[in-house]
Amino acid sequence: MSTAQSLLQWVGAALLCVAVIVVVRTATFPSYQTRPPPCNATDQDFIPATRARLDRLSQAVTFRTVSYEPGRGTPEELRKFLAFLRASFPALHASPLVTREVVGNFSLLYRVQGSDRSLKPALLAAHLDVVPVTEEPGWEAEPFSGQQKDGFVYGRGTIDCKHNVLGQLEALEFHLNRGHRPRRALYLAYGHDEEVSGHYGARKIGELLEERGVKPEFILDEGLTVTKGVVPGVGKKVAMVAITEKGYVTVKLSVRVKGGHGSMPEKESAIGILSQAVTNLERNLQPNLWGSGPERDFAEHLATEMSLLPRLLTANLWLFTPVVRWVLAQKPSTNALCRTTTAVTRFNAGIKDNVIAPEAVAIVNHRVHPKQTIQEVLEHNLKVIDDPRVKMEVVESLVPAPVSPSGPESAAYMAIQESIQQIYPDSLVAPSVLMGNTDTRHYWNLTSAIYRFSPNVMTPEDLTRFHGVNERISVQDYERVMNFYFHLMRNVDKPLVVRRHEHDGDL
Ligand SMILES: CCCCCCCC/C=C\CCCCCCCC(=O)N[C@@H](Cc1ccccc1)C(=O)O
Ligand SMILES: [Zn+2]
Ligand SMILES: [Zn+2]
Repeated sequence: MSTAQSLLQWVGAALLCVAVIVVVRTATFPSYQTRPPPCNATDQDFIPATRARLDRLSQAVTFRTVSYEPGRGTPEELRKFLAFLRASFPALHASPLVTREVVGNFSLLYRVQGSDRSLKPALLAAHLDVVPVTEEPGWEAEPFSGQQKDGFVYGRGTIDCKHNVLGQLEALEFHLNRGHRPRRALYLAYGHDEEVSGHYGARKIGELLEERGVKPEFILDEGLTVTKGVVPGVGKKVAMVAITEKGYVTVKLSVRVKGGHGSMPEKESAIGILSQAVTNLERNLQPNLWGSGPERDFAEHLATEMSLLPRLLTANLWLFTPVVRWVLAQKPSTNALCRTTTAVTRFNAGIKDNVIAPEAVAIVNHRVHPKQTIQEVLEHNLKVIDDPRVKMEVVESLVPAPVSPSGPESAAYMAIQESIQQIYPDSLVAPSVLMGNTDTRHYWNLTSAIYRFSPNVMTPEDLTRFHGVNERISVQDYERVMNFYFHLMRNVDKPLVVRRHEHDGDL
């Protein structure tokens, strides 16, 4: 046999081995999905989306509690919104078990006393402010009308995140009205400037709780949602519970040149030089790191629920990671899980048609992948810009959040998972990475168990409603939101026990 023939045989044998491993791993990959626990709720334990409850959500939307910049919000609207909340939930506000504090002028901190002091408190968070409405046309209902139409409530805040504020308060009001006396203390923390980093709201709440030595068992804030048709290869609904969030670094790029008359330009303008720098950043993305951080767990939790090809790829990441990286990088929502993203969010230069602009400035907002450092992001930028005329300064930065425990080893995570499955019995639940940031950045010192999840459904078509046009929630989803929080309050109102790690496949 010639050397070429024997080499061919070896290659063939190796390929066969690889194929066998791939098939075996695909067939035997463990299932991480647990069955929903039985829900012993009765009809009386259900919060229906009555006219009054829907109207309260609609009314909440009519308060234009917009945040524009840190320290520049809408104080009058916030004051009115706070008064509205107080008037709308009489049982809660009259209860001797509940204390209410206004923190940082407009943020709210409620504490519901628990009867069992051995149980660490739970903390549910959300925010009172909303992002502004842009000039973009196309709203099917006035954005601050809270209009109810075709089974939806429309307006700013309906999914970000007055639905969580109102849903939590409705659940607590319902609980207290039924004479419930909690065993575990519960905090509700509502910042008033989350949309501009939470420096005056959640930060103050975090400091206050730390000063008081409050150590919650877990914190649940807004975050990812139940998704439908968003995760490649998975037909069922997927509830994405974020166990960490990406960091961020915002950089200012600037170019200075000599100004002058528009009739006698130099070869290159500040605008041209900066445009080239920005183009270089967009053409040379930060490295695709998918699979090296906690986002890998997300895929592995869903592998057994995927259609054949995605399942084969996910069950064999030892071989197919580069393929998965390429596939996920094709869409903005999944690309966000792959790498530190680069968004050029501002570009300013020039003051007059016939004057050479002496300066051009761009702001670039990066969301940092959990496995990259801020220093590495900056080094990459300098390398691809490769032009000493472009100055780069860091405006603001935050390292990726610590990763919270998930799975059966974490009782708090499991209580959230169970509550989700009681409301969405047909859903899969998986730990995920949030691509944006929440007020929880101010709560890192309070507990290591921080989760970010909003209990409404998002389809691919809904993703642009978030901070965009036609923000809305369906009546059915709002009902689920209220009942999710109600179930969670019940599920955590007992000692939380860590369960033995078990996969479905092992049963
Ligand atoms: C596998 C596919 C994954 C796609 C999942 C999509 C599910 C969509 C669900 C929710 C949308 C993302 C929620 C992001 C919440 C972040 C809240 C937010 O916008 N925060 C601001 C805070 C901020 C940060 C820095 C400066 C000012 C404000 C933000 O992150 O920009
Ligand atoms: Zn939000
Ligand atoms: Zn937001």
